[in-house]
Amino acid sequence: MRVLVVGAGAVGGYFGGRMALAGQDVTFLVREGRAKELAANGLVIKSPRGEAKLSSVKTVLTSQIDEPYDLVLLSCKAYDLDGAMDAFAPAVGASTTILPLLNGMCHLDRLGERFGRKSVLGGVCLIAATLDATRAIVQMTDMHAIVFGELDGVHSARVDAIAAALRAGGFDVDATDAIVQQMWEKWVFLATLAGATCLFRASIGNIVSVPGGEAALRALFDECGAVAASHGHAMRAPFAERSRAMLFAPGSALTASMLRDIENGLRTEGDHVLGDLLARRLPSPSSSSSSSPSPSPSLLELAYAHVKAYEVRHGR
Ligand SMILES: NC(=O)C1=CN([C@@H]2O[C@H](COP(=O)(O)OP(=O)(O)OC[C@H]3O[C@@H](n4cnc5c(N)ncnc54)[C@H](OP(=O)(O)O)[C@@H]3O)[C@@H](O)[C@H]2O)C=CC1
Ligand SMILES: CC(C)(CO)C(=O)C(=O)O
Repeated sequence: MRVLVVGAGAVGGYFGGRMALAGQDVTFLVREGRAKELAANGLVIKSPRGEAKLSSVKTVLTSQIDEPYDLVLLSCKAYDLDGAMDAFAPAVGASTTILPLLNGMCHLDRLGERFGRKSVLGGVCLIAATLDATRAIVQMTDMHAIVFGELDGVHSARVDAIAAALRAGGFDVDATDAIVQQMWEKWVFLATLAGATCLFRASIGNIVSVPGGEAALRALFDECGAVAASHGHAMRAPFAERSRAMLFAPGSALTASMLRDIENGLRTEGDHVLGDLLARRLPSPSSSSSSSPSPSPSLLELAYAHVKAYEVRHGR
């Protein structure tokens, strides 16, 4: 299977790198800067599961794509989606499958509009990874999994073939018939984690240690969960239990990558992770009444406004 990994950042570099190390036919679609870095230093993965270096990685620039690939593994940030779609469009043929690993949900519609809904699978990745100062990929915990499947939940031959190619990489792979539900669940978890750790500028452990901290986390989790439930994707009990255990854990150093982006002065995925969830909130019956006083902003509204104000201040 010819695989084009779009972006050799934390997610694409990790999963694509593991597959390439295992001998899979993997090419990274990169921009000039990353192409030069990879040519000079190779692709380096620093991980609790062992360090790895690929001295020679296959890379391609968009102008060099000359035929379709079987699988496009999409791992750009949400704010780069339009540019990334333009860049990998020449790699999409009649039988190409696109598997996005972005957080959030609205990229599915945008990919479907551009390439046809049938070309697009749903996917989430479970990993905590980043790039360090040397542009090596650093995996911060030993969790490394991809969960994916057909958007209509049907079990297909292409899912089996892709699962086999992914599994060769040695990370956990779950081919599921409920990927849309799983994407919503991860979204609720992440929006809570990102909204709260950004608002408080603190880890989960810090937040639950202060008066009102845990109550705020619980209220935000409930608010995000209510949006998912109103779209028919109420969080299932086992995921809700695991999420609560992580979100309310005393002493936990967990933060969202969005907080790390803010602390590093970078652009965030606030629109995609917080804004889009807010936009999907159904209006409450009382909100149409002009006589009622304007209500206080909800925690999700506050979290989103806060991230947007940061972006305005930093010109992001
Ligand atoms: N990091 C994590 O632990 C997790 C991340 N995610 C999600 O995965 C997605 C990717 O995140 P992450 O890997 O951390 O992000 P990174 O910023 O580390 O990587 C994104 C990569 O995409 C590349 N890219 C963007 N546009 C293009 C383009 N037009 N052509 C080629 N390459 C392009 C960037 O290239 P360049 O170097 O040129 O800028 C960059 O290397 C996000 O949606 C994130 O929320 C999900 C779970 C965990
Ligand atoms: C869920 C989590 C924490 C995994 O790294 C994440 O995706 C993020 O912080 O962006």
